[in-house]
Amino acid sequence: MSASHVIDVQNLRTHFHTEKGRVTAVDDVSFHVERNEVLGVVGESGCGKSVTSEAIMQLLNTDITDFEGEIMFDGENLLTLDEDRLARIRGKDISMIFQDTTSSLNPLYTVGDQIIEALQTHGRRNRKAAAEAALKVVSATGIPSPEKRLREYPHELSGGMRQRIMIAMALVCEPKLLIADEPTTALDVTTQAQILDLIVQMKSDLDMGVIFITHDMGVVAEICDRVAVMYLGQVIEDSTVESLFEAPLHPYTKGLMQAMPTIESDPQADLYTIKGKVPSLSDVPKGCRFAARCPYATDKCVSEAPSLEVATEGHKVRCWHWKAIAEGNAPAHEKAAEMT
Ligand SMILES: Nc1ncnc2c1ncn2[C@@H]1O[C@H](COP(=O)(O)OP(=O)(O)OP(=O)(O)O)[C@@H](O)[C@H]1O
Repeated sequence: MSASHVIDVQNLRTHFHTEKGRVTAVDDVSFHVERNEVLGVVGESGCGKSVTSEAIMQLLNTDITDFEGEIMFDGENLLTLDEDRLARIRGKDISMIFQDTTSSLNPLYTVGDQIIEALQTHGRRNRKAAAEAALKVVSATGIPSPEKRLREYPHELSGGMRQRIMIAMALVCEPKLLIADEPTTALDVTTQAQILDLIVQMKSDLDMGVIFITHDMGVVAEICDRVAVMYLGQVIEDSTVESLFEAPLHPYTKGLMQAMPTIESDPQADLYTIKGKVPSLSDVPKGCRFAARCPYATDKCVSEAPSLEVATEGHKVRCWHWKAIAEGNAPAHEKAAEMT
């Protein structure tokens, strides 16, 4: 693990034991996050974004889940730590924010009391010092009248303010890693832009790594440095944002990009959608997992699973035909025309 890596996930597999047998929701996922870097994790619903973050936080029920691989954080493999050690890391060294603030904010306590409690749980600060730190972090979120907000209850705040308070709570212990799971999905565009700016600002102020989970390529373009695109439990493309937006290599990523509305889009026109459905986890195809929906798929794609290979420096892709597609020599296919 390089010294600049905040976290290194290596060959992570997450298996759930269900009534229908064992399902592998995350299958051989590797990535790392550096300090002062936002890694976007994107993909359709069910591709394993949240299970990956829950595995990092060790929030999954271990009676029905088992893991393979390593999640190295601060020299320790999070998959092997006991609950006491994990409880000390969660909320202090690794924090998480969600779309829904209700799971993070208790309606019965004032905002100030909750932030002070988060600090006191993880440190030995006395109440006065904790109150000062709470005011400092809430002020840093740019919320108007921070002293007043600290005396208020969550229901007295707007959705955007609650989101800022949740971020303040997540950051008050100055974590090394923040996991943000679709934190802006429910917000209007102006508030969304402010919250994204706040996360980027805090990332550099705290020299923190951020894993930003989203299905929105627009958000990726705005705040991420690198991006891991997931499909059915696997990373299928991993790249810097510049390289990904300049030349996406995987047909699935190309489809996600085409599904993004742009300023030039005709508002009356239907947006592009990727045809077909994601296969079920209980019936994972033996070849490429995207083959059934891919406009370029050949027999090889159906029978043999590609691995994640380095295409160019800093850009990896899991596709047999990425090169031919990039050079315009992809297998001629009726469906391919739909993606050009
Ligand atoms: N406890 C569980 N038992 C069995 N399967 C599970 C369990 N938790 C999650 N899964 C499955 O794991 C897969 C990945 O789920 P996950 O929540 O990570 O997807 P996601 O990419 O975060 O989707 P979304 O964008 O909708 O949140 C899904 O197929 C889901 O049904």
